[in-house]
Amino acid sequence: MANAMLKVRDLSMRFGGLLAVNGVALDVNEREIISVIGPNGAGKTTVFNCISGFYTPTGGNINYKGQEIHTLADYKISRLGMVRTFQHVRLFSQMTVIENLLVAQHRHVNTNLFSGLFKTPSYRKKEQESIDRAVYWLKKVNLLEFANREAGNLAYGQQRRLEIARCMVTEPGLLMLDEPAAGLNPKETKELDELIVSLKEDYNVSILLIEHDMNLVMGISDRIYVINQGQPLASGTPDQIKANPDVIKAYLGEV
Ligand SMILES: Nc1ncnc2c1ncn2[C@@H]1O[C@H](COP(=O)(O)OP(=O)(O)OP(=O)(O)O)[C@@H](O)[C@H]1O
Repeated sequence: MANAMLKVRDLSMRFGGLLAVNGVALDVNEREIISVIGPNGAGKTTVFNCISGFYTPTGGNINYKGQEIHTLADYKISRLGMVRTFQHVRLFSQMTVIENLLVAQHRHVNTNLFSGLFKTPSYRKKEQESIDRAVYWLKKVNLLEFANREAGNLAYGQQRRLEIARCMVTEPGLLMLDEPAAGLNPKETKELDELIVSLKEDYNVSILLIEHDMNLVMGISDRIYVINQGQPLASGTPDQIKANPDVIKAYLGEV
């Protein structure tokens, strides 16, 4: 699609002799939930790492909102409005829940040393806005009552929700979630499902998702890309993917 928000073309990533990603292409449009699925070791996380600037791809092209980003560092990409979570929770576990959300906004809130030292009115206003945003998102992910608890002491499912809140306080355009349902119980997975759909519908965020929970993927995705052994295997709506013989074969080969 010509005006896609994120356009990935002919992406490849080589680790020494291993071509982990080979010729992957994908588009994410405004307000879309896109999933990347594939058997274990297919290259999904590597694709994520390339898109989010964690790795510099060895080939191909990544364009976000009209800007080439495949050579940019991860922090520059997140400033453009593309933020991610990781397969394993990466919070500041010694900080409180709300501190995690305030720190996340720091690099996005435009203040300088002078205004910080002298706590100018504009600095105070921005600080207050950061707190308001943090409280808003804590409410939204049902963690307000834990605001002053150390993040590392939260239950696992709560930590995963805090990670999403930490992304959302930066007001992203595209949120990338790497296996957000891993380790969640069915109730937490359902809450996650509703949260992700709400992020799209109520906050106009596009979501790029890697997930093994097929119920979740099939239930919330607008479109799905399937990768197998680093290469694109299929793409389409959930119904098209469910009925695709190549996809069924790739998954059957896994079990
Ligand atoms: N930093 C790295 N150095 C060398 N090889 C790597 C590196 N990262 C990933 N790989 C290899 O690339 C291949 C793809 O791995 P990747 O983690 O992207 O797959 P995945 O689809 O995300 O798997 P899973 O579903 O199990 O998380 C694997 O063979 C993996 O061992």
